[in-house]
Amino acid sequence: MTTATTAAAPHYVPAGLPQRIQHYIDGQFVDSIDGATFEVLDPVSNTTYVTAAAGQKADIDAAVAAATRAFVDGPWPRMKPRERARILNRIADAVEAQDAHLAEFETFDTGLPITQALGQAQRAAENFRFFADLIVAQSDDTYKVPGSQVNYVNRKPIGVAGLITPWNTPFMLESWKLAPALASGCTVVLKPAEFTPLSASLWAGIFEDAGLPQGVFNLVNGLGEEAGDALVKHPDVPLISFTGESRTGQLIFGNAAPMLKGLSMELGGKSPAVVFADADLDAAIDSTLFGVFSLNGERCTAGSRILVERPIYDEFLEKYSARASKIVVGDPHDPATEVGALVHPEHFDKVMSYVEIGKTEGRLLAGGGRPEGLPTGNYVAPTVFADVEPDARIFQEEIFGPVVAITPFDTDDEALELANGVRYGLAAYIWTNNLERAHTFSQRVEAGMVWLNSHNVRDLRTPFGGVKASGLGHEGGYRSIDFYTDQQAVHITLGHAHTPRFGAA
Ligand SMILES: NC(=O)c1ccc[n+]([C@@H]2O[C@H](COP(=O)([O-])OP(=O)(O)OC[C@H]3O[C@@H](n4cnc5c(N)ncnc54)[C@H](O)[C@@H]3O)[C@@H](O)[C@H]2O)c1
Ligand SMILES: O=C/C=C/C=C(\O)C(=O)O
Repeated sequence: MTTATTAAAPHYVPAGLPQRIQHYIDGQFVDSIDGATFEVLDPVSNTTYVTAAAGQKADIDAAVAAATRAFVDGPWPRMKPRERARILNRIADAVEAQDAHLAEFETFDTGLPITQALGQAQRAAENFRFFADLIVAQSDDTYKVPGSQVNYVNRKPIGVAGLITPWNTPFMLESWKLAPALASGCTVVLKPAEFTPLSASLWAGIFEDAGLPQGVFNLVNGLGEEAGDALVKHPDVPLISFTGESRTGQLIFGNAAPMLKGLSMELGGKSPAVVFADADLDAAIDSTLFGVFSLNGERCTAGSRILVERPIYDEFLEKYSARASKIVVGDPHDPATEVGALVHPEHFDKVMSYVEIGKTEGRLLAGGGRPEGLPTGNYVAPTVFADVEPDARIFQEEIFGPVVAITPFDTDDEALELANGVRYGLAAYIWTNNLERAHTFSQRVEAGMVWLNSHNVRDLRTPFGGVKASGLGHEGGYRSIDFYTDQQAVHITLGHAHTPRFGAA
């Protein structure tokens, strides 16, 4: 195998790792009430580096009780937006000030390359700053019927928000829920992913220092089927924001249904990148490589299927696979690394099983296994399969690793049929210099988000979310605030009400 790798370095362990990871409930770090724990591995040595408290129903009950008290009695929901914004900006400052430390912890826990983890930490700060600005600028609807009525919207935080997050870029995705929930005046219980609890353990200190009142933020670690399940089923948690697999989303949807909870679901993807023959080929290659191999391919919006128009298919394959073979795989802490270690041996096994399936379904052009020369760790060489048929499992199923399926097409209609021919609908990337084609295709493609001649960059005011099995509802900008608040309509009649006078005859 010809994959480029970094020199095998001694296993790097960051300074200041906690002795154990606890919950944070009502302003205190605590263990599980029954003492339950689980072991956390680092993805390079695959050995246990810390023991974490495994939250059970009783721990969730305690966290929800604290969050409820902070909501009912506390100042947080009643503060002026500008006062809340001041605290959110202090949180952003603190995240920025320790971005290198955060990235180091995140890289150690997730296996993400350090340069990319640093970008994600900075984006977490940005999320807090963005929602601080948004609530200060927020204006709500007012309707005037001249001489008769004024109606206005009274926006109210809903209550205790349950936030359940995945392991792929944990700190950033936690911030993507924490920032708008807190900005809205909700109090929260966060249940981070069990593979990666390390960076979440830093939130409590950041929030305390920024002056967030006690009980507003609560953290319960633990397994999805235990802590996550108890949070979803808790009667005093009226809304759940979930990011994770579509299958888990379905389960949570069912469990939350009897209580008619508010749900926001950011789920899986199998997003197409469609490259037309008239595209800027070099730019398309840069973007489609980044699209599936950044964040180790563990990215919800990964462009994991590339559809290429026939006249440029061979040239695309040649250039793409040559570049993919040169991607540097190795020690996540090495700044030269482009693809690090996958999060966990279970996930590594899953991705490797798809690599083996791919060998029977497509033509292997790059990668195809674990690169040589790296002692331990969940490394997978960037893997490229060509000539993949639309009924192949590697075309249809989310792999969530550095594996891409490439398929040729002849017409716009065929490209559209291929793009839409999966159960997911998160993102689509379109490469063409034909304006009409770009917009027509965007209208018809089944995706919550479309990028035209661009990789995955966006303004935080835009809606973020998927269609079909990729999600329910949208977060991002004021849509996040809408999710965490009720919009109560207040109707005022000016002058005499002139109510029909029942019983007056
Ligand atoms: N659309 C998006 O914005 C987005 C972003 C990132 C990741 N993802 C998706 O997340 C997935 C990878 O993350 P993952 O493997 O951590 O997902 P997952 O569904 O296994 O777990 C996500 C979270 O849900 C919890 N959980 C599991 N079972 C639960 C249950 N029964 N009740 C309540 N909580 C439960 C887990 O403990 C974890 O905290 C991929 O499918 C990826 O596409 C989507
Ligand atoms: O797994 C990836 C989730 C990514 C989220 C964003 O890229 C975003 O909020 O811009």
